[in-house]
Amino acid sequence: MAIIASNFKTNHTRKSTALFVNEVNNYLKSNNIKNEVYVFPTATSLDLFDTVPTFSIGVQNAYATANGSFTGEIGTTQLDEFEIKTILIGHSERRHILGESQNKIAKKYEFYKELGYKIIYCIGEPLEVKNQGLIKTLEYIYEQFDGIDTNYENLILAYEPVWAIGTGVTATNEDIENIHNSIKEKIKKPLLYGGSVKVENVREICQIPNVDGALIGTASWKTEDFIQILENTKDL
Ligand SMILES: O=C[C@H](O)COP(=O)(O)O
Repeated sequence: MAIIASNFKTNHTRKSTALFVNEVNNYLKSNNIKNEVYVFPTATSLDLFDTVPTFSIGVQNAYATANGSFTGEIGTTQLDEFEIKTILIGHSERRHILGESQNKIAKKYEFYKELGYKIIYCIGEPLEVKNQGLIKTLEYIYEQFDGIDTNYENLILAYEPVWAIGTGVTATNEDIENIHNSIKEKIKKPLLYGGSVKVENVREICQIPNVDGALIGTASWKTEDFIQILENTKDL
């Protein structure tokens, strides 16, 4: 069974998110799809969504707090309102564009772990590291586990090479297999691949050994494409 996750990033409105959720829900229910499905809308589009949940809605980010004076952030008081119990942590855009340090990421991880959240924890190397070869790449990736309890029961990992994210350049099957094999040897947790996964290649990628599913940005934002992705992976 493939794990398929859609990260909306800074896309969709409240209204279009509700339509997306509704259509995906209808598709999953009427086709009896067993995939484990996650959708990460923007924080402004969170809702209880008046549908029987056949999949999980999570947040792309939240602060390690229940509430308080943290301008621009949300905490568990806001997440509880929408019964959110799933969070993405360590995404490369938060690391590299928004400047989240490993230390801050580890603190956030610990906070949400203590609360029992399902955590999709992202790791991945930039191009200059990839160009230094597999050993250096793995060293870089393992540093992203500093302060992270990889034995946590509600942990899903996502390997997302930074150079493949939003670029249209998917990692080769060989690259994916090498990295996934190495990570899996050390950490026995579900491991997704992310980085320019498309409708056309999602099935092939999910069939690579030690790939348990995909974390998808761009190719998942149109409802019909996301449904096609689910359709293409439903029997894996
Ligand atoms: O969270 C998703 C990843 O960053 C992949 O994004 P992408 O599918 O647009 O390359």
